[in-house]
Amino acid sequence: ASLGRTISPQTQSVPTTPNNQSPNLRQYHEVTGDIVCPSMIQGIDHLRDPRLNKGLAFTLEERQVLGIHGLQPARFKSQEEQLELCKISINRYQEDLNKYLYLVDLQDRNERLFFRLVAENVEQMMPIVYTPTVGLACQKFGLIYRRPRGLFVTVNDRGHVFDVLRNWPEPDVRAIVVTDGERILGLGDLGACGMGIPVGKLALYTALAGIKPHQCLPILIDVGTNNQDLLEDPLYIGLRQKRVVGEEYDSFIDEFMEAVVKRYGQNTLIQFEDFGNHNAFRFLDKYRNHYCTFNDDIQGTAAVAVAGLYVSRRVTGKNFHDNKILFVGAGEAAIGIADLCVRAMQAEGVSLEEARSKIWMMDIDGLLTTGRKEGSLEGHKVYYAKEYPAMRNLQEVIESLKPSVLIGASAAGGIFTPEVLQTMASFNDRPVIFALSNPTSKAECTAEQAYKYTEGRCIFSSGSPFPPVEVNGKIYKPGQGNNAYIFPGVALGVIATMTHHIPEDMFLIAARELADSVDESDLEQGSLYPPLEKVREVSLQIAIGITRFAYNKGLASTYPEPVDKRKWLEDQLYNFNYESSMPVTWPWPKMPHIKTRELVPTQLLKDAK
Ligand SMILES: NC(=O)C1=CN([C@@H]2O[C@H](COP(=O)(O)OP(=O)(O)OC[C@H]3O[C@@H](n4cnc5c(N)ncnc54)[C@H](OP(=O)(O)O)[C@@H]3O)[C@@H](O)[C@H]2O)C=CC1
Ligand SMILES: CC(=O)C(=O)O
Ligand SMILES: [Mg+2]
Repeated sequence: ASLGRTISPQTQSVPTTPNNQSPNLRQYHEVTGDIVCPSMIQGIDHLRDPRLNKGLAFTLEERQVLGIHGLQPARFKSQEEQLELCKISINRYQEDLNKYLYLVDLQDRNERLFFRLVAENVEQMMPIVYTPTVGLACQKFGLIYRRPRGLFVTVNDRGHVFDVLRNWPEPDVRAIVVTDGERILGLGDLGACGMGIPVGKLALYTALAGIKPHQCLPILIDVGTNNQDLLEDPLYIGLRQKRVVGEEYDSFIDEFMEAVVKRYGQNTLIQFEDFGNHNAFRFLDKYRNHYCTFNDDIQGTAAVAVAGLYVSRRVTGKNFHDNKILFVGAGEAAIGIADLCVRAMQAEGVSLEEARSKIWMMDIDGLLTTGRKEGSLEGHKVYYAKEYPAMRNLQEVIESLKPSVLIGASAAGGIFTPEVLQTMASFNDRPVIFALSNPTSKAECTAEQAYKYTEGRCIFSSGSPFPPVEVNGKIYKPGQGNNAYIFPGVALGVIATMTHHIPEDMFLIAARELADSVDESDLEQGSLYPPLEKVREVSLQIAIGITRFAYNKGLASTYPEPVDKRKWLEDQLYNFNYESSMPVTWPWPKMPHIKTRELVPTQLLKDAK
């Protein structure tokens, strides 16, 4: 009976329902009442389970014991050979959406291979599983939807959200990324088609921070959509109704939060993603001290942008508070960044008022000024409104204010015109220009435009990736100012320490860790961020910083405090490499009620090799 109990937590949660077991194993289960070792899921079911499937990498012995000999061709492959094949396969597709579908299929077929492919080829794979292609996948979700990944909780489940969560087969979920699909990247309300975002974000939890896939749960809260095109689209897969709002919506989200805690515990991390602006800030304020939660668009984005600004100081020589920062956009991302910039300036010894005075903002109606009509400065916008003449035009604002830093988080694609960029370069030696909006079509400018119209002098980053650019014979490799540098590492630290709450300071710590990871060679190439190939190390470094903070502040609830925090975290990471599929004890202990399959004559097997 020790067989089942010696399995690792990693695989423990694989379904062991009688249907998944051969008759012999079912018998064994009935007799002993023990959990059946997942490697004992035999025959074709073993190949069909993406957690267990290794394709042609099963050894001869494994094929025999599992009863899959003959179900596959004779060839044996290493995981490395399989990775090469994956790369060849993906490169054969011309269209990004087809590459996305190939990766979805791979994840459904062979989980470890999928995650190793993404983890070891972040620069090539991240633009497919994440922005920009994930945006396209969400837009086409009704067309490409094949099999479920993640949980859809609809407003019709009111009163039964816990029961829906109980249908999720994994008992050990530690992290949820949830959206209601109202503001998917800069693409607006995509309703239930927004599911691609939690799925993509959680793929990065595993690929970039080694969080185990079975501990991750993507959730789409379907309260309808106000997107008329989707409501009329016969392919739409969500509730065909206008969004539920007000008290009904709020109490439904309350029920969801309570159900998560009831099902998975108080320290289940809940990452809010791509909610509409009017809900994002409210929920963050409402839940941040009562749940283990953060809003990635507000706080994760803030940390990545502030890290970029820390690094830019190494080029401009300016303190944080020596800058005049102009935001185009005054929403989740912009306000989140502004608030964290204020903290960073305060850390330099500047007062709150002075710090806020350095930050200027524009929304869709122009510059935020105190003279605006009542009610138009909702939320944190009011802190950044200035006594200044009203202005609507970006070019006019830049000429008047002469900012040293220009940050776009508006989803207004192309708003940084050549004239805007040239003007920034006319009074700054090294203008700092961030075009953070996603996906690529919504970027305020391209990397090529930024470098070209500032004669290569700008310090640039963008939310979605751009290829290297050549200006006057010099190659610039722009960094990607995306919260993907932040949320996986923060999540790893929070999950490992089982922290109950996530204080704002954790994002400042994450920003500093990220900034510290940038080398001079990155900067020389024009990048404010480390290359994506280093992002796994960065995530680990951020997690170490979060862990240290959690223990210092008494927030951690895993004891004893680990002395060597790096090793402690590393020991918990997902293993991308295949593990043995042989039973824990081999040869089998003498158990009369279990019959192993008859072994195929060795000669046949040798021939196969
Ligand atoms: N790089 C990254 O890691 C991240 C990037 N983003 C991107 O940032 C963008 C905005 O996201 P988010 O802040 O959450 O969205 P919000 O809807 O919260 O905010 C958008 C803001 O842009 C303003 N705006 C819209 N059009 C214009 C315009 N033409 N001129 C000036 N301001 C304008 C809006 O004005 P008003 O307030 O008047 O409506 C609003 O303040 C998206 O494209 C998103 O993908 C978001 C998170 C992370
Ligand atoms: C990156 C991200 O979170 C966004 O664009 O919404
Ligand atoms: Mg987002």
